[in-house]
Amino acid sequence: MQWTLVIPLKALARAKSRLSDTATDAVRPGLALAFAQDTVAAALACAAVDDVAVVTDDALAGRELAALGAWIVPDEPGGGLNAALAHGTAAVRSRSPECAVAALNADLPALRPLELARVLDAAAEFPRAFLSDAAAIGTTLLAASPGRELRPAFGTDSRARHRASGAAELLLTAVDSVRQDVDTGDDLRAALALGVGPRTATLAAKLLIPGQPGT
Ligand SMILES: Nc1nc2c(ncn2[C@@H]2O[C@H](COP(=O)(O)OP(=O)(O)OP(=O)(O)O)[C@@H](O)[C@H]2O)c(=O)[nH]1
Ligand SMILES: C=C(OP(=O)(O)O)C(=O)O
Repeated sequence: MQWTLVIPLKALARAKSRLSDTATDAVRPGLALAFAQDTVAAALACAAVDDVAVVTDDALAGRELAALGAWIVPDEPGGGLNAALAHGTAAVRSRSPECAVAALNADLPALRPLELARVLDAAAEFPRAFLSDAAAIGTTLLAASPGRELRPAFGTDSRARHRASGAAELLLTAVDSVRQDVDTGDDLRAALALGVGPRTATLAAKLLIPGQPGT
């Protein structure tokens, strides 16, 4: 099965607020963009992915991610993450009604295309399925097969909500790169240890973040 991914991205100036102890206000927007660029580039390189739609109102991020090959959907509802995902899913299905869709966070800078393909292949066995984040509290990916509604319930404790909604939890090993979202300084160090994409690596090296090879 081939998938269309819907990736939500907050305005960069407001993004990654929980990284404020690790990265200053001046640096955080660029870091959030680097995470999104590495996430989108890895998603587009995944053999199971046909298309990537990014739901964002951020003009700079929109330009940079379109240059990588993503389709930019304006965040017209402006009603937060789940409204953005519902809107993005409706937009991709108005273009391609029978497509399989999966929501993926934009803060997965260590994402590896082969691991993403394993997760999507496993998700194809279920009407709806999800992958919990590295902390085992949230969600990094929620998938809906053709003809199924996504019904996103991201946010604090979303693992429990997605489970309660009837989505199958994907219990796979060796897919750490798909689970390692970056909300805190510790998350960033964990992602750097897994190995991040080139934009995040360059920025992290400049910031001399401990844990980066060579620092
Ligand atoms: N389009 C859109 N994306 C959002 C919105 N809120 C969050 N996101 C995205 O959803 C994913 C998870 O977001 P959060 O963890 O809530 O926010 P964050 O900016 O990553 O981090 P914090 O500010 O620390 O909460 C990230 O890819 C965000 O960019 C929104 O209102 N609109
Ligand atoms: C929005 C979510 O992610 P985060 O951990 O980034 O808040 C979530 O897990 O549903």
